[in-house]
Amino acid sequence: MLQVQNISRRYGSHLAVDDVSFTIKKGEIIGLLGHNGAGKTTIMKMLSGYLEADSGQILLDGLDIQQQRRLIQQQLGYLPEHLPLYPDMTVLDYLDYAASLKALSSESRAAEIRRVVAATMLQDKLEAKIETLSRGYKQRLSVAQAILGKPRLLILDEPTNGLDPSQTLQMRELIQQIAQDATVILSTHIMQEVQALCSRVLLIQQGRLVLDRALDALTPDSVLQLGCDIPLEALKQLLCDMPQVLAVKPQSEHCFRLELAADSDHKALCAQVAQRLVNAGHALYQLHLQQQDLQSLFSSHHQKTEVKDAA
Ligand SMILES: Nc1ncnc2c1ncn2[C@@H]1O[C@H](COP(=O)(O)OP(=O)(O)OP(=O)(O)O)[C@@H](O)[C@H]1O
Repeated sequence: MLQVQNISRRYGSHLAVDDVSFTIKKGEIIGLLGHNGAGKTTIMKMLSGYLEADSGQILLDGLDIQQQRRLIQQQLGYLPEHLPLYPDMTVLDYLDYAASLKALSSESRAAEIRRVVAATMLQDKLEAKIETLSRGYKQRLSVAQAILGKPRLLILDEPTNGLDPSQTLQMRELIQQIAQDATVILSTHIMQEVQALCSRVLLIQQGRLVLDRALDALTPDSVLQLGCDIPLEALKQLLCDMPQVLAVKPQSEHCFRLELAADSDHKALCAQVAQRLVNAGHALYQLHLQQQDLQSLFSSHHQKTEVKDAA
């Protein structure tokens, strides 16, 4: 289990991470999300022991990362956004070197390297120099070093960066397998990745944790696109006693956008709106229910926070 308690970090006068706390259990895959510059990398560097927190505490299975840094680093896998790979080394030499950093015993080392090579499908490139590898293969090698030694904590920054679609699917399966015995933190801008893998998301904004929520608890708001020959004010009047309709906005002539509350029965609401318009004698020529995806959900959360901050 990973326990993060009130960690903060400054770069000079800039507060990059501001009093962040969360707990992750074994077997969980957590999505660490946020816009560019939000503070995700700084958090991941602190979790991996490569950067000290100015304040707060990080515990992995009860061990304090500041006090047991070496020991914890041997039990964690970290895939940074840009892993410095030594161009002159072969794939095999590099993995052997990475295994030595993780203090794998000479007996277990060969078997463990074989395991990660098979898992990342690097068999054909073992003797190739790293400088000759394509971007996708370099990414596979970076992932291979991260999963060496079956880490208890795996921190992955954009793990499918540079991979082709079939490799992306294999990488997702691999992450799921690893998560059976480990805690996994995944930072990505790809929302399909979050939806496919994560059970929970942490959203970081300006260094602060603004959302910590199970994915299935995130019921997105919906939008109803409406085409009808009714003036805006008359439409608002017609729907004014429906509290589940949060806003009515004009899109273009005779085209409106109705924002529906997340906790309402959207299909029933859609039928009710149609019924009212027809009963009032209006011609209804478009009705389209749009479920917001995770991306727009986070954007709307971002906007709501900005509005709150400005108030
Ligand atoms: N070494 C550094 N020195 C000074 N400021 C830094 C340093 N590293 C990061 N920052 C600043 O700290 C803030 C958080 O940066 P961080 O890299 O953690 O964000 P991020 O969420 O990972 O962004 P991205 O998605 O773009 O990778 C940013 O404002 C960034 O400019």
